[in-house]
Amino acid sequence: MLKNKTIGFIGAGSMAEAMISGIVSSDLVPSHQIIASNRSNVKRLSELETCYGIKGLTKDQLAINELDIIVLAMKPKDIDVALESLQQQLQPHQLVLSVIAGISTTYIEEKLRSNQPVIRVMPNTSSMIGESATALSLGTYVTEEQTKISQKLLCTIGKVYIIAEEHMDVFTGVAGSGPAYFYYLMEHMERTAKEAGLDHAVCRDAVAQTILGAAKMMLQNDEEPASLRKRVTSPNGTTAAGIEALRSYGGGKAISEAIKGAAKRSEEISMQMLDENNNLVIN
Ligand SMILES: NC(=O)C1=CN([C@@H]2O[C@H](COP(=O)(O)OP(=O)(O)OC[C@H]3O[C@@H](n4cnc5c(N)ncnc54)[C@H](OP(=O)(O)O)[C@@H]3O)[C@@H](O)[C@H]2O)C=CC1
Ligand SMILES: O=C(O)[C@@H]1CCC=N1
Repeated sequence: MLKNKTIGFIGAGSMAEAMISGIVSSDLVPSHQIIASNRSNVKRLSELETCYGIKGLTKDQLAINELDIIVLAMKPKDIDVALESLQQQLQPHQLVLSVIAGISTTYIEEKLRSNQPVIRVMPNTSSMIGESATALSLGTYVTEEQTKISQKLLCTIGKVYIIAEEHMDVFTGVAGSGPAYFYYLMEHMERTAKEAGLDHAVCRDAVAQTILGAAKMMLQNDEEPASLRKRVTSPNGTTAAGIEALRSYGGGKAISEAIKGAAKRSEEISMQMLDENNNLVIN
């Protein structure tokens, strides 16, 4: 299904690299059929070529007509320039996947103006090791076959969920941005243990292993997180003291506000994108 497909990333930054790493490791798409492109950073392209065995091309060298799947992986502010150039080159059968936060399928469809199949994708950087939680929202012109191809491709970077596009902002807040919250938590866990004298290598490993174990407990059981938490919490024990501190410092509220803040930003990106003349206004 994917063996003969050529996949072109327009944008060769962190997210493109994380996806390329996951896809290449899966062996589902031969690496020479993956192309990463950017505007001008040839050093970056040659790093990606060396590391993943893919092809790196600047946007002016990229032949859009040779691609089956086009992945839009630039910042929201750069999308209009990219779409303007794509609009003149795309063929109706070419599938466009956009990983750009806050940009709707409708926005992209309207800019392309040719019933182009477009899928909005929200992966996260754990794609690098095949552990992303990735959501897809299907645009108006996507066929069943194209949905299957996209699912298959994105399964190489982790788990895939098809969701209604109205839920994409909150999904972005939970899972697209989510790894950063856990890194922030881990930074604090590691620092606190180190300050108390625990060996750095032990801290680093134990913090990551503790989060991994908790995540696996949730994935491998139907048990609710609140119930799993209660099983750790002995009456008047150490965990009760820890949770009480988290509560008194507003830990739960902080987490929920982080998700809401990220989701709101995703919404703002979509709303600020256009002025009354349909021009880009975000910077
Ligand atoms: N980072 C993350 O965790 C996640 C990011 N995303 C989304 O992925 C997108 C990319 O993010 P990220 O990888 O972090 O960003 P980066 O800034 O790391 O990369 C952006 C890339 O886009 C390229 N670019 C910009 N305009 C064009 C153009 N017209 N044609 C070709 N290439 C172009 C840049 O090239 P050059 O260097 O030459 O300017 C650069 O390679 C964003 O929209 C973000 O919302 C989604 C999920 C998670
Ligand atoms: O911070 C961002 O805007 C991107 C989208 C989701 C994760 N990173």
